[in-house]
Amino acid sequence: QESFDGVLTVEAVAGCLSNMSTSATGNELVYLDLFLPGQNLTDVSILCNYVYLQKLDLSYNKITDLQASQICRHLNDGLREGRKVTLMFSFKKKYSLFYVNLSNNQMGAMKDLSAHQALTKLILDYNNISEIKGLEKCRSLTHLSLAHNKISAITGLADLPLKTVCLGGNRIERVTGLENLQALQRLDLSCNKIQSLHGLGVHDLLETVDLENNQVAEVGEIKHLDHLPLLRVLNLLRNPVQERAEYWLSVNFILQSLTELDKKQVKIKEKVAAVNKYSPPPEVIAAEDHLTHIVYSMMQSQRIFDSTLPSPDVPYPMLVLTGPRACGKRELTHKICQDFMDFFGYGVSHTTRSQYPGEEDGTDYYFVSKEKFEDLVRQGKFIQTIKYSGDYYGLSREAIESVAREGLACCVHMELEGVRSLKNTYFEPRYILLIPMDKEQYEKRLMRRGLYSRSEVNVAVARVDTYVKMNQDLPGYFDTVINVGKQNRKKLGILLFRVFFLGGSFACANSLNVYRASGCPEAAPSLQIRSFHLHQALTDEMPDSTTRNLSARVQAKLVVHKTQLEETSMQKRQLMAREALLGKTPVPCAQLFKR
Ligand SMILES: Nc1ncnc2c1ncn2[C@@H]1O[C@H](COP(=O)(O)OP(=O)(O)OP(=O)(O)O)[C@@H](O)[C@H]1O
Repeated sequence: QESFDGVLTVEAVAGCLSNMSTSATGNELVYLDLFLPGQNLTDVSILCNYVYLQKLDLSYNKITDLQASQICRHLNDGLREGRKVTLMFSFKKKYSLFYVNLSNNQMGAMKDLSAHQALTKLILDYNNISEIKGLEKCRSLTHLSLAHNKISAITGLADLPLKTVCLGGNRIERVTGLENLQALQRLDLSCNKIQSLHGLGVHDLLETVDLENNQVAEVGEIKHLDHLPLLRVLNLLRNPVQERAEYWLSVNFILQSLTELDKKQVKIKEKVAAVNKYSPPPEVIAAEDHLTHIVYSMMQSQRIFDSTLPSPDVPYPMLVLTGPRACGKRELTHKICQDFMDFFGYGVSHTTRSQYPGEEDGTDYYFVSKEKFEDLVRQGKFIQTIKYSGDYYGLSREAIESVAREGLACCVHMELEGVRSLKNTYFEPRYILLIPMDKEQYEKRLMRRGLYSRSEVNVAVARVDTYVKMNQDLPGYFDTVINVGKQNRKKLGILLFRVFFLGGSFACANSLNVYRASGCPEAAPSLQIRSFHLHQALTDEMPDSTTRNLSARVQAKLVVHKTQLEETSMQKRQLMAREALLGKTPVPCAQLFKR
């Protein structure tokens, strides 16, 4: 190749043409390619005559004016990576150039490209351009690359149909000027000075964002991207935010559909870990809670539980009243234990919340400090714990065992999270859901108590729906569902007693007689209760709920494994019970059970 003195000549072109083939019309044999990179070219206007050229490499020249490049009509986009190509073609007065690569030249300013309405791909990397302009009428432009120029603000893109924008290696500080690019899919803003991702959240089709080597420092900035439904690839390498603790997990939590972060594939395990860390599903919280208490309790010296066997075949009887706070379950629990004291004992939970006026330590709760509570957890004292409204609540093993020792069924009240955790244990209580379906009344009741802040009231009211949904989604999860309207309260205790002892597999043989003897009237038919065991089809405005406990029991059997200690405890007590039936004297360890 010879030196062209900046002006491209017919002879020079003739010497560099290659790839002979038929023309687009199929009538002639023509050259399709011309490669002239790095020739110090400044004037390439002669190329207007080469109407059949499809590939033209004019990168690494000294072209200063974008308009000097002409139009290539039948261009094949056959450019391989790393190969710099500039393509031109003249089609009378109306240009139909659709691919231009003028990278690595010396252009300082962009000119008006209105005439290039067919232009789809424009590559102007490594020039001296400081302002994006002249593209307004390029209504076909889908790919624009202006990497490594001197651009400090994104302008002049209006509402072009751009799918790919590369502005890496410029001086951009803020992500503005992209708002109207509705078709944007890939955005490269690497090697700029960007601190905030504000302005990126409006591109519904955005799939890839490269922000390597910028100044993003806060994890919170990632939230600007969390509404992008298609975002899959994000590069934040060499940003200060990478130094933040748990950066990887938190970004993966905020952007859960990412498949690649910082040029590394995101693993399924990492996604699960991120969700479990920042927003664990209730089942995970319950499983962790259960695991914690099992592990801590195993670290303590072991003893046989009174609750493991009142009789050889059936589980220890427990009644759990659940529902949103202040729905009346606590009063009802107390009432049941008072009215039927020969059958039920109150399982007193521990709490870290402060004592309300009128509450008694050891009767309503064991009121303890947070430190004491944590200490008890470490001592393996609890069956289950929850954090609710900033305070901890926990039902201790001893709370149940002390009732079991008296030969009574344990009656407790708790929030849904407590139920979830308890379901992981070997206990098989009856779960009664008390639900205030009249939210207005319920809200008034909460307000009347004067104990709760506005936000606590809102949380409590919102939880009514959580309970209703749970009951609908998992039929049988609660054994009985009761709408705690005002009119029901007085009789609920009686009714629950009936449900519990009539329907329970652990029912006393004479419980019905005991109940009748106590003079309790029949439950009013208006009481809104559903119980599989009672087979009562009473009217109820509750959403349909099945109270069949069967599937829940079968499921519970499948998932809950008794610990070795629980198994041993049960076996020993079974043995003792059988021996007692045969009239044998109890073995010494029977002294452990205070009857
Ligand atoms: N061990 C426990 N596990 C789970 N939840 C519990 C436990 N003990 C108590 N709770 C529940 O925590 C919630 C808050 O209890 P707290 O006594 O502070 O509230 P309250 O406003 O007096 O409501 P309530 O009248 O329902 O008891 C209640 O719904 C209560 O049933």
